[in-house]
Amino acid sequence: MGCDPESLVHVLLVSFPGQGHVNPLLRLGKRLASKGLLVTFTTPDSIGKQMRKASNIGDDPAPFGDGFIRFEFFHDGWDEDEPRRQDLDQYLPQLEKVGKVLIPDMIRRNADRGRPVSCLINNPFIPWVSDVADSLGLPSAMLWVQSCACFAAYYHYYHGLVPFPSESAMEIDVQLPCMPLLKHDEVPSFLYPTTPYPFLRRAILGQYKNLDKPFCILMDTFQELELEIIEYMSKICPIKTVGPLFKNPKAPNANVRGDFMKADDCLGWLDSKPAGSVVYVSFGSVVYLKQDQWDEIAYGLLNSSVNFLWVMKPPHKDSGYTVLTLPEGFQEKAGDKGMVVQWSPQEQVLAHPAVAAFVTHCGWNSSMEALASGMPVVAFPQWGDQVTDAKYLVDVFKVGIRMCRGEAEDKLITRDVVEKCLLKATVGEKAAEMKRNALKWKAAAEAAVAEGGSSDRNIQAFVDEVKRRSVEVALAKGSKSTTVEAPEVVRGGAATNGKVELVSSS
Ligand SMILES: O=c1ccn([C@@H]2O[C@H](COP(=O)(O)OP(=O)(O)O[C@H]3O[C@H](CO)[C@@H](O)[C@H](O)[C@H]3O)[C@@H](O)[C@H]2O)c(=O)[nH]1
Ligand SMILES: O=C(O)c1ccc(O)c(O)c1
Repeated sequence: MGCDPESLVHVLLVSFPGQGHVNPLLRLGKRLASKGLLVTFTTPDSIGKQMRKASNIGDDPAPFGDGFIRFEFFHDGWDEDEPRRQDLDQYLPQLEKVGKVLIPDMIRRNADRGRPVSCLINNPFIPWVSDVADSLGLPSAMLWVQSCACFAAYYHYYHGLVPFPSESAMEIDVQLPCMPLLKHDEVPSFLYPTTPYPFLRRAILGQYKNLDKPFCILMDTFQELELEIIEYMSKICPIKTVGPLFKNPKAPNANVRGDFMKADDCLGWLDSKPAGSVVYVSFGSVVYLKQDQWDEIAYGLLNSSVNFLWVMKPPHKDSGYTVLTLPEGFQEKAGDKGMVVQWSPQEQVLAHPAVAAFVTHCGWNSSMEALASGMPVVAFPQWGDQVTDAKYLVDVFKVGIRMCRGEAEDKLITRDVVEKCLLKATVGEKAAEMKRNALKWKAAAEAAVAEGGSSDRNIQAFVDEVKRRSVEVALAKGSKSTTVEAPEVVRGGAATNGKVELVSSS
C-alpha cells in the first residue's frame, strides 16, 4: 500500500484500563487499521507502562493491514502506586476529570502534527469520552464489550421496562424480549439489590446515561450468535455487531497485544500432550476465588486424572485479596500432568489441539474466544455478566456444562463435583455433543468475520461512515481534510442470517 500514516483518516480509541476492556478495544483498533485507518489507542499510563513491558509496544505507528496503529498513553494524575485506583467510585470521577482535559490536549497535539482526529471510540465505564467528542465537534462511537443479551438486560433495567429482582421480590424470573427466561440469578448480578458491587452497577449504567451521544454502538458479538436480540435491540439503538474481534483474517499480526502481564510459555508443554487431553482452567483478569474453593478445584483436577493447564494470576497488590496457594505436595502429585502459570497466551491455548475443554468464569472475552475457537466450556461464573453468559453458553449456545451458578449462591463446589464436571466435559457423549456445537459456532464466527460476512460488512460500513463524517468534520473546521477515497459499496453477504443448528440431548 505504501501510504504514510498522516494521509489516513485518524480515529482515537480511549480505553478504560482493565484487561477485559483493553483486549476488545485494541482488537477493534487492529480491525479498523487493517481496513485502512490510522488508529491511536490510549489508556492511562499506569496500564500503558505494563502493556509496553509485556508486549514490546514501540513508539512508531505499526503498519497493520492497509493502515497503522500507534499508542499514546495519558497520566491519570495519581501516583504510580495509588491504591484508590481499585475503588471505582473514586477512580472513575478522577479519570473523567483528568481525561476531559488531557484527551482534548492529545487531539490538539495530533492535529498540530498533521494527524487530525476524526472520531473517538470508547468502551464502557468512561462515557464522558462522547462528551469530549461533542465539545470538539467530533463524532463518537462506543464499543460494548459484553454480549448483546447483557446490553439488553442493562438497557431494560435502566429504563425500567420490565420487573427485575428487587428488595420486595428478590427471586423473580426476568423475561426480556427475544431472550430466554432468566432466573433471578442469571440476570447480570450487579443488578441484584443485594450485590456487593453496587459501584460496578453504577459504572456500567453510566454508559446508558450517554447512550444517545455515540452515532454507533459497536459490539463484540455476531449476528448469527445472538440473532433475535440483536435484531430487537437494533431497532432501538444504532448497533453494529463486529465480533468476534479477536479473529482478524486480513491481518493476523499477533505482535500488537494488550496484555498487562507477559504470558508464560506453555505452548511447548501443550505440544507434548495428546490431542483433546488437556483441560484449560482460567478465571480471567479480575475474579479471585476463595482459598477453600481453590483447594477443591485443585483436588478435583488431581482426582480426575486429566491433564490440566491452570492460570493462577497474582492478585493486584491493592485488591485486598490474600495470595492463593496450592495444597501441599500438589505440584509433585500432578507431575507432568499439570502446568500452573501466572498468565497464559489464552487465544493460542484455546486454539491448541491438545485442549479439550475450558473451565471459565465466563467473562465475555473468554466466552467469545471459546466459542470462536470451537472450545467446549465448564461454566464457573462468579458475578456481573458472567452469570448471564454462563446461562447462554450452557442452555442457548449448548457448548457447556455448569459447575456453579455464581458467587451469590455462596456454595462451595466440592472436589467430587469438580471431578465429575471435568470428566463430563472431556469424555463421553455429552462431551462429543458440546464439541460438535462448539465447532459449528467456530465456523459461524469465521464466516461472520470473513470478507462479506455479517461482522465484516458492519465494520466496513462503519469505516465508510467514519470516512464520510471525517470530510464533514474537516469542512466544518475549515481545515485541510485527509484524503478520503469514495466509500466502498457494501458487498453482498456470504454469511447466512439463518440459525446455526445445534445438537442437544436434553
Ligand atoms: O491467562 C490469561 C487469562 C486471560 N487472558 C485474556 O484476558 C481476557 C479476559 O477477559 P474476560 O474473559 O472478559 O474476563 P475479565 O478480565 O474478568 O473481564 C471483565 O470484563 C469483561 C468485559 O466487560 C466482563 O465480561 C467480565 O465479566 C469481567 O470480569 C481475555 O481476552 C483472555 O484471553 C489471557 O490472555 N491470559
Ligand atoms: O464489565 C464488568 O462487568 C467488569 C467488572 C469488573 C471489572 O474489573 C471489569 O473490568 C469489568
